[in-house]
Amino acid sequence: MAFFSHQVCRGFSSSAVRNVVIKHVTIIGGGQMGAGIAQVAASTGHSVTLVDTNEDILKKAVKGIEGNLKRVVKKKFADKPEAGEEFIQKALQNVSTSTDAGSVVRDSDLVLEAIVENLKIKQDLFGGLDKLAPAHTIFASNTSSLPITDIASSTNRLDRFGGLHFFNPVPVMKLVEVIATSATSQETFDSLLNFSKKLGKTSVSCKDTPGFIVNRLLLPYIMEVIRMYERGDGSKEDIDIAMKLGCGYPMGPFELADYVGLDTVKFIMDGWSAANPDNPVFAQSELLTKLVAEGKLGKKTGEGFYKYK
Ligand SMILES: CCCCCCCCCCCCC[C@H](O)CC(=O)SCCNC(=O)CCNC(=O)[C@H](O)C(C)(C)COP(=O)(O)OP(=O)(O)OC[C@H]1O[C@@H](n2cnc3c(N)ncnc32)[C@H](O)[C@@H]1OP(=O)(O)O
Ligand SMILES: NC(=O)c1ccc[n+]([C@@H]2O[C@H](COP(=O)([O-])OP(=O)(O)OC[C@H]3O[C@@H](n4cnc5c(N)ncnc54)[C@H](O)[C@@H]3O)[C@@H](O)[C@H]2O)c1
Repeated sequence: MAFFSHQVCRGFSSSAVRNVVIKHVTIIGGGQMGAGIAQVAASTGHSVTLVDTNEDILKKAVKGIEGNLKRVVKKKFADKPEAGEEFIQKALQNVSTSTDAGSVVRDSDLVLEAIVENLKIKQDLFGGLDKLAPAHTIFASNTSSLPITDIASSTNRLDRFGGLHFFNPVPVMKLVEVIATSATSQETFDSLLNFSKKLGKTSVSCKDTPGFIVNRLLLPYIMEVIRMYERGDGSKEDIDIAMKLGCGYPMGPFELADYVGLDTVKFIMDGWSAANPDNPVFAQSELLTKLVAEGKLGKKTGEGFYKYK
């Protein structure tokens, strides 16, 4: 079935396609992306439950959300401080946290995961929640690179499963890639599009192909960056400067890698290497492997390609 992001569904009258109105969202994974998605969903009137494995991570996530809301308010309510404070408090009141996903999905219209980029862990998570979430609940993944079809395969709600691929940092980046598998129902797809719109995002429609749209184009670029650096054709500083000034990118590739997280970058690249074993462009990078093995994951650990402390 072809999916049309902004056209009337082919073969459906609007009355026939009943969208699930997404009001309560459970977001699993309170890291960079999950916390950012929670911030945007909460500040656009959705009730959000943010789930992670322990309370310390959740406390840090909520503190980060509050800090980033202050950055938003500094611009949005520059001359109305009281209104700004009210905006922050209302958004924070929309956020609750839990370390037990199973106990909170009962009230969810959407369960969105932003956990570690590992297929089996994502499958196990959704496989368990499939038995606990209501029949109408939509499941979605924020994965950068894994097939949504494969993630969904551990559930019995293939028609109510899609992808919502946000970009980092979520409060700033306008784009969301909305991904339909061959089994995603039109109703589910439309609900995900409507949810993205209510978040204030601009969505594009994607098929469940490797890297969807952006990463399909970004990864080969990234892999060439690594080869160039390993050949000694340029320093990481000069490569970053060149791409910022030469292509107008806000960040150079090494800055971006440190920003995204080298663990996530490695998970993604290892997946591409495994899927393209004969393509030298996607061969694993010894440099990236070494940095991750040393725990140098970029901004989130204080050192990656660059030092941040
Ligand atoms: C191994 C070597 C090879 C390289 C590998 C490269 C990695 C890529 C691999 C693929 C990974 C895929 C990951 C994922 O699937 C897809 C993605 O998400 S790709 C990443 C997309 N994002 C980007 O490209 C980000 C580019 N950078 C920027 O847009 C900006 O640099 C920035 C991050 C917005 C920061 O802007 P700056 O001007 O530099 O700094 P400021 O701090 O002043 O921020 C500007 C402006 O934005 C507001 N702001 C910033 N962050 C937040 C936040 N988290 N919440 C709220 N507001 C925020 C800030 O207040 C500023 O506002 P202003 O006051 O200036 O109006
Ligand atoms: N970092 C980016 O720029 C970016 C952008 C778009 C999409 N993504 C994707 O989003 C996902 C998360 O990326 P991130 O950068 O936020 O990672 P992160 O490491 O910052 O956060 C992941 C969080 O998930 C938690 N977690 C792991 N397993 C869990 C489980 N079973 N149950 C509950 N919580 C669990 C971890 O404790 C951690 O807090 C990945 O799939 C990644 O590919 C990342």
